[in-house]
Amino acid sequence: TRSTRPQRMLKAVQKNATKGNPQSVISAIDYFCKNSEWAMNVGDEKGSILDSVVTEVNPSTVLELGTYCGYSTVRIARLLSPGTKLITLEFNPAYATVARQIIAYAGLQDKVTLVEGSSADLIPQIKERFGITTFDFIFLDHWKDRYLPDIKLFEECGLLRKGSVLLADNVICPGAPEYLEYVRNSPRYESRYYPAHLEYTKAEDGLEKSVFLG
Ligand SMILES: CCCNc1ncnc2c1ncn2[C@@H]1O[C@H](/C=C/CNC(=O)c2cc(-c3ccc(F)cc3)cc(O)c2O)[C@H](C)[C@H]1O
Ligand SMILES: [Mg+2]
Repeated sequence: TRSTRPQRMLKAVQKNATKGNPQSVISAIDYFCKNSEWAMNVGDEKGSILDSVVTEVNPSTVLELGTYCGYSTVRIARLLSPGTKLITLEFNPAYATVARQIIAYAGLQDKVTLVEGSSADLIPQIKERFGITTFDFIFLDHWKDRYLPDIKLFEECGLLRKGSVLLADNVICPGAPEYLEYVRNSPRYESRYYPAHLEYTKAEDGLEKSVFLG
């Protein structure tokens, strides 16, 4: 049967990137998406903003919602200090399988814990399953209508501390209006919008960075 787009993306990584070199994996995926097939990775422009926020926060505990093919997982994991691991949640097994291979090709498998399942089920289990008290940095890039329920779940589960940084992709395109309204109007968050463009296009999009104030 015909391959899937993520499988073709993995092939492009295996063909064009250098094993153990995260930057070459990132470049191979961006090249594939610009020249062969568009895919919903955060991309190079918004990816650079992601890089700068991760570098600024220098987190010890990291969570990503929506692994997809692992592009942003690789971007984040390559910047983490030695001994730091990130947890990434993906509920589609086919995507998880591709992501594991892309993360491994980049040589970052020891810095990543990919958990298959839904954030709705997994977020309440994180403390006991992974011995995490709170997250320093959370990247939201899963279904856009799930950003708001999941941030509320973080609050309910006590997974945020004063200074926790949440970075959300696609707040303009496809958009996460309820999430934006919440973080921009809640006294418990300090929010800032980073304008950019939808990956690999000229359409407007951007990232919203929200700091939990406790
Ligand atoms: C209910 C379970 C929730 N919990 C969950 N728990 C675990 N994993 C979850 C959960 N919900 C979803 N996932 C996984 O995350 C991934 C989903 C990613 C979703 N991303 C977009 O939809 C998007 C669209 C565009 C776009 C822009 C313009 C266009 F024209 C077309 C497309 C651009 C972008 O940058 C985008 O990130 C993956 C496919 C999916 O299996
Ligand atoms: Mg996205």
